[in-house]
Amino acid sequence: MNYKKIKLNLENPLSFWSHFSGEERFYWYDRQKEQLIIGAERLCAVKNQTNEYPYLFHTQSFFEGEMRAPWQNMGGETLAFKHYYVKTSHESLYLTCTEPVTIEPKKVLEVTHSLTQKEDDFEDWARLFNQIQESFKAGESQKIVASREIDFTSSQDFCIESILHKLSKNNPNCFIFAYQKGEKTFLGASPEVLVQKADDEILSYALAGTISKTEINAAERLLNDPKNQFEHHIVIDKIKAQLLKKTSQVTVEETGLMELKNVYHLRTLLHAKDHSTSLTEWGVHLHPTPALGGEPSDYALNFLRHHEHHERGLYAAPLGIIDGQGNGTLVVGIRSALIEGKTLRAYVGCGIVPYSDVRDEFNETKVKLKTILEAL
Ligand SMILES: C=C(O[C@H]1C=CC=C(C(=O)O)[C@@H]1O)C(=O)O
Repeated sequence: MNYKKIKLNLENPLSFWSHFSGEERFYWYDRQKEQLIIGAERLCAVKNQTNEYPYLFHTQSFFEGEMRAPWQNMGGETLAFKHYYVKTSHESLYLTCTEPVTIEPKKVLEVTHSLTQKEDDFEDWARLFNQIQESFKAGESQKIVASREIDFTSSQDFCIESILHKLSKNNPNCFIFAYQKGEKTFLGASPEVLVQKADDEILSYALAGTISKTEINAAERLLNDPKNQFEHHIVIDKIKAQLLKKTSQVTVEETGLMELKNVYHLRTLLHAKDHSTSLTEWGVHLHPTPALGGEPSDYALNFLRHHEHHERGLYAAPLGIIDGQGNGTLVVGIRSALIEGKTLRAYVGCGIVPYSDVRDEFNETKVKLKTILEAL
């Protein structure tokens, strides 16, 4: 496919997003690589990896199979687009395989939404938490990642441009993403790389174990906390085992801290060498790590399907960008929300292990929820 390359400098890159209002589109900002990519107007869904398109935007649902409401027809595809805007530290380009359009510069929008939260869900959380503890007592699992869906309404339609702008500003260590199809937009600021591929270099994050930065000596306490270390090591061990199924060249770095706006996480980087597995195949192979599902994985998935009342959809599932060489990054869609008009459903979860406390874990989800709330 032939894409024209046109130099385009936009002071506010979201002008490109705004131009394609109502169209299927995605937004991807990788601060580490200083790379912003916006794609608009679906060209096609791509089944097999190909170097025909400059970028592909990929989403995979959390569970295999059809998604229930409110997620029907939302994602689970690898997509090529007609128009792309690509901005890095050295270039700013408009790529298109059809007639170029004129992008009108728009001002940065900062809207403060007036919000109502639907209801307090602590009772539901406690019920789920107790069911998880029963599964531990029965010896059926070691860890399950429970999640909440929290509904908000706004007095006016949610302004996606403003939310993306604030997400980028507030979360320098995260990947900012959005995918809009029809009336729905899924967006968020994820700190967690499921898999990154640069030729034969494969990278995955074990990210699990959390403390609020408001706690005294938070960083030190997290590093030395047995409960958090336990839930973190389950994730390292599983990712390592999955990497070793594909390649014998795997290295595990020392565990350190990842600092975000409101929390610290325990993070361990895992590296592998491989050139025979594509990025999307890695996504399927590694998902869900016990940072999002649980251990054993099949038990946790089955448990979550039956006991969590909401559909996870794209929450906590692989999503990201693949370039023309098959390289790219898949993160997991956490610290995220699904927006439709005046309705916003935010998703947050946390790993539950035998020593977890029901209230502490609920509070942890509240701190994680701030990523979305502070962008509204
Ligand atoms: C499942 C989520 O976070 C995961 C990622 C980092 C730390 C986590 C934890 O400490 O529980 C979770 O495993 C979420 O934010 O919804």
